[in-house]
Amino acid sequence: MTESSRFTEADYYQACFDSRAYMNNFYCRPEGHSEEKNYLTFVLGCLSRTFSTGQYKGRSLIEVGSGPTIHTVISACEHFEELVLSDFVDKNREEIRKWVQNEEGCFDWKPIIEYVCEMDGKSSSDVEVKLRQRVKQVLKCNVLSENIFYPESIEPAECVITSLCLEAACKDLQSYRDALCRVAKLLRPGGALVMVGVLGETFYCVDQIRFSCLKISKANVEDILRNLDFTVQEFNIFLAQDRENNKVSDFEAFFFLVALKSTKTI
Ligand SMILES: C[S@@+](CC[C@H](N)C(=O)[O-])C[C@H]1O[C@@H](n2cnc3c(N)ncnc32)[C@H](O)[C@@H]1O
Repeated sequence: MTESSRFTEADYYQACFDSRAYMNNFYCRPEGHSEEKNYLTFVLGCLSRTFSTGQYKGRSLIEVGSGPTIHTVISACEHFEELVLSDFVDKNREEIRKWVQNEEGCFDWKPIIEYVCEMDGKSSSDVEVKLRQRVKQVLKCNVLSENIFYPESIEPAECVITSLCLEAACKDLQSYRDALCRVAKLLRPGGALVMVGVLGETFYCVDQIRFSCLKISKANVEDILRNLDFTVQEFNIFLAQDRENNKVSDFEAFFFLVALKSTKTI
């Protein structure tokens, strides 16, 4: 069997991804997983700085591959009237729906929301209410399909976010390129792509279950975005610390980028 045929793809996620364990492991506190040493504070800080400029705003924001999480849209939510979240896995979308409807037993995002609101200088209770009101849809998506949201189709948005999804979903660079091209099509000309990803990672674990990751480099991502006619506004890197003691994943670095789609794109 080749390496790529063992890559854990969408059906494996549907069968084996434990949404609760994922949130408990990685999103219980603002520092994130203890073995990933402050990755989450890096990402939340980047999101806060990006959206607090007020530069990125509009009618709608789409997130592709949200998992069961909402942390990426906390700082963004006041700048967009409508948020559309999405994921391939039914249980992930169900967790988001439960949180949006404030159902008993939903995951507690308060520690993360409070941390972000402290940075943003906002009231966490107001932001929580706004966030719940503005998540209008939680759609099934598959970044490996030509139409990501089939059978739904949605209007292009002013902002698209994707976090840690493409390298988890795509077994090789060509499929990553194709998926990023589909994500780019969800943006209006001039819209902003906000991406969180990992560099040099081949796996990560949720409890004892191991998931594959496509090993990519900064140059790979920059090259694909250039070919898609994006202008990278910022590309921030968070290098792995204490990598040899990390049993949860083998990432070399996390990245956070903002890139603008060309206004000339049809
Ligand atoms: C590492 S999690 C990232 C979740 C979340 N965005 C975050 O930042 O924590 C990877 C996500 O990719 C989703 N995924 C895997 N294959 C996919 C596919 N083909 N299309 C859409 N999502 C997929 C999984 O269901 C999972 O929620």
